[in-house]
Amino acid sequence: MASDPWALAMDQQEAAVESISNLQIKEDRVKPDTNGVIRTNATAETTDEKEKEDRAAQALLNKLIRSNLVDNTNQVEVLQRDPKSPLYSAKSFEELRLKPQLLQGVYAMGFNRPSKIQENALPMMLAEPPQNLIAQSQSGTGKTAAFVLAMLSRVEPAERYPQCLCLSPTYELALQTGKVIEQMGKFHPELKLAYAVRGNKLERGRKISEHVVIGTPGTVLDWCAKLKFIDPKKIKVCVLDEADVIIATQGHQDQSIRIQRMLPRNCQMLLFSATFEDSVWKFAQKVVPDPNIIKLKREEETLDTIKQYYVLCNNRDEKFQALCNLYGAITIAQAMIFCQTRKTAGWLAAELSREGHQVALLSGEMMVEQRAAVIERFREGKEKVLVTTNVCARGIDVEQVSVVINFDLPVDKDGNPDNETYLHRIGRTGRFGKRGLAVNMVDSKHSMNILNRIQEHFNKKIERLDTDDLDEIEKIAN
Ligand SMILES: Nc1ncnc2c1ncn2[C@@H]1O[C@H](COP(=O)(O)OP(=O)(O)OP(=O)(O)O)[C@@H](O)[C@H]1O
Repeated sequence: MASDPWALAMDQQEAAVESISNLQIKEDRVKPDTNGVIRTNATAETTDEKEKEDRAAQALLNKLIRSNLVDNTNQVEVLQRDPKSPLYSAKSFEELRLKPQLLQGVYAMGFNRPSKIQENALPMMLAEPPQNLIAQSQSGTGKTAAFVLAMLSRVEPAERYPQCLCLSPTYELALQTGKVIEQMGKFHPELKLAYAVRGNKLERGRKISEHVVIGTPGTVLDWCAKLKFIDPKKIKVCVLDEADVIIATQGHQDQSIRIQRMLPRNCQMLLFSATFEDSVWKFAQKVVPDPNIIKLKREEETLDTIKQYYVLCNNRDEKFQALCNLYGAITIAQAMIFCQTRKTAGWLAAELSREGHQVALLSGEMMVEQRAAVIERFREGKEKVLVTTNVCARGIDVEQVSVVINFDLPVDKDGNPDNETYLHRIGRTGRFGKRGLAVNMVDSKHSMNILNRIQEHFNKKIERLDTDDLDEIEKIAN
């Protein structure tokens, strides 16, 4: 049961094991593959903490599982450095007068028109003389594509030295951005990219000729200052990507500031972040002088379009039986099932597969890449049920899932209802708001109390469902 001390202890243990195993993995993986590419987490810096692990892992998972632009109906807020200059919003990529090879790259990626954030950010980033920018919008709204276009627009391919720098919080995230650079620069074959990540050892005294360098702050700083592979004075554009994740890693903030100090005064500084808490803002002001600022508020999730039910049970086995009855009565295309502990999740996944379901289990001991692979398979529909713990699934958007089952209700570490998590698991933003079904399993007075508090918090009724009554279950599917 979710509130049992042992269950909470399991969860805490899961969180701890997760961070420990991540640290071990990182140290083991500092070796190049057959192509000389280093498949390691470049943040093998030993100081990594749990929080950063979580944020970096979430950022990566979200990137990997997303196939489309995130729709957002909010208005973009723009604060211009010079409020008198006209605000220009680009409704098409043609208007931006991109190099033809880049425009070809954009269309080859299937982009028809700029996203909301790109509409305003691109004209500012491509303006002459270059302008600095701080931009914040939730993951998936097109920030990466925007700054990659800005960097590639400024590269002079004939000049064989680094002209653009991109700082990323981890090797894995750098690699993802690198892929976008390669895709977008596909019709510019002379354009070259280097990864400044720990373990990517170059001979001393060498100068690199690649036009764009993408890497983690520590290694980029070494390449600029100590090893002098890069001449920072020749950098024209410097991007700080996922700034909120960067500053969650000890040392990265100072390293980024030191890098910025080595760049020419007129180097264009671009900073992107999914969130904009005070610490990010303070950091942004230190590294981005005279900025334009663009913000796009996260689209709020709502419970308005979700049918919410609860099922009364006496124990775990009855909850499982209720779940089977549900599956027996209605067609569930894909469901996500949340458990409080890894132990319950493992047990449930095993029981469900015994019943013949195609089940995927997302578990805390998995490496981030393994978790990404599980989610990707689920997203592609290869498995129909995803069983997971809250620690594992925190921050992951799998919006297309129409049925969510809380096998255990979400509670915080003090055993109180975790309303935010409830909303995030079940709620939908406008675009996916058409249909949704949430079923909560209640197995004690305590969990009934949690459910009641969740109802009160959202002021939304959660109906009781009798899973022994087939007719009643069938009704909820309509
Ligand atoms: N103008 C566009 N039209 C269609 N799709 C786009 C456009 N811009 C970006 N995309 C796609 O939308 C998805 C999200 O874009 P992108 O990765 O640039 O967002 P992001 O804000 O950088 O997200 P994150 O913070 O997770 O990195 C990607 O699959 C990308 O290819």
